[in-house]
Amino acid sequence: MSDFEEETQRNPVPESNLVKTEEVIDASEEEVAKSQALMQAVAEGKVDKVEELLKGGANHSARAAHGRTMLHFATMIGSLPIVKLLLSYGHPWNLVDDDYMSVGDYAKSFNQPEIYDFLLEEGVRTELLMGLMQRKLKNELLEDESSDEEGEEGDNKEIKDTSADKKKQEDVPNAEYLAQPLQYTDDGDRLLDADKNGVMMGWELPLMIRHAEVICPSEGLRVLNVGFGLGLIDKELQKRSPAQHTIIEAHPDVYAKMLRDGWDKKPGVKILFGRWQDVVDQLEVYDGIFFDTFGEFYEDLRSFHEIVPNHLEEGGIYSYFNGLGATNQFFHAVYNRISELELGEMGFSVEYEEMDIGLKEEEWNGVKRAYWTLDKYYLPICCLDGF
Ligand SMILES: C[S@@+](CC[C@H](N)C(=O)[O-])C[C@H]1O[C@@H](n2cnc3c(N)ncnc32)[C@H](O)[C@@H]1O
Repeated sequence: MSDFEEETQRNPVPESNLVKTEEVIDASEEEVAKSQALMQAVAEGKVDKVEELLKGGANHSARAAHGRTMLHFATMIGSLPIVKLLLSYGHPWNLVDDDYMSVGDYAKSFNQPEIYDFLLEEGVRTELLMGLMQRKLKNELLEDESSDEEGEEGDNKEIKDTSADKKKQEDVPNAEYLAQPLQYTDDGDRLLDADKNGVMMGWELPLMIRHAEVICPSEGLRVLNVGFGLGLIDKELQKRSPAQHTIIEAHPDVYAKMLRDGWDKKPGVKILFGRWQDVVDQLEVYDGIFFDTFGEFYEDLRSFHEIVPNHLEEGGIYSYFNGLGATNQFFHAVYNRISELELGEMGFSVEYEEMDIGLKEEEWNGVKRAYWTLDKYYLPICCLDGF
């Protein structure tokens, strides 16, 4: 896992993203010379020379000043043929320079729209493929495990149960977060974890107000919210007098706070304490659903998307906190497209409503690391096709 996507981000993107580590080239002098010649040819835009050197096995993983990769250079000089060549020889699409700028960011700032679009499609294609392969592998492992278990039926039940519990624990992406004490600041404006990472911050109120309006446009509806945090969206939902208001929350400290504040006695409220993954069988059908957890990955969000159609009323609206890759504009764009495509395959039509954020740096004072650095928020509005 790279430095960036520890669980400190609200919605970390998968491991393959935000790679910043310098490649260590254990190379001979000749190989280094070839690699330098390649860097030179890329920077000068000499397509034929680049192709010849790549064919000859020149290493494309060297970096120049500011941690720029060859793909950054190809993008800066605006050579789509070289961009394509580097990618076809296995250059990763998602490396960042020392300022965390991706090649997509370079394409934007050097005004190369054609390259930007190409890189975006490449990122989407690669990540979709990787997701597919990871899921296939996971399913194969699960199948192997269950056939092993069938073979051992009855043997050492106690040992088997303990290892199954351990396995379940390992599968929980935010297990460490769920086991640590949390802290609400005195002004009630922040929820921090034990390392002072922001779990939920008051500056998100305008976003939560809009999410509440979107999933609960009128009074008397049935709504589901996954992840209580500061309760910002739940307070907004309550103002809209829902007939039924179910809240799922997994952290014991957050649950305790909910009880202290009397959320279990509010009109229409039903609290399901536990991870959403473990309470799915208690879910009903809702007119509006919102999802916003912490320390889970895109794959977890995707798994939630798979169950939404079973619990969304015809004509109902689903939305989620859209913090995918939210510390880099380009990765965010790639993940917005991926979500849109995958939700589309699951039968949803998706629209992103653009909102200005205008976040000041001071908002992050006292917080270990900002989980949001972008100017715009793209609020997803998802409806089941045909309604
Ligand atoms: C970012 S906060 C939600 C903020 C909320 N939208 C608000 O308006 O204040 C995320 C919440 O999700 C909870 N959470 C994390 N993983 C969860 C899971 N798997 N199931 C349910 N809740 C989870 C966290 O404990 C935390 O309270």
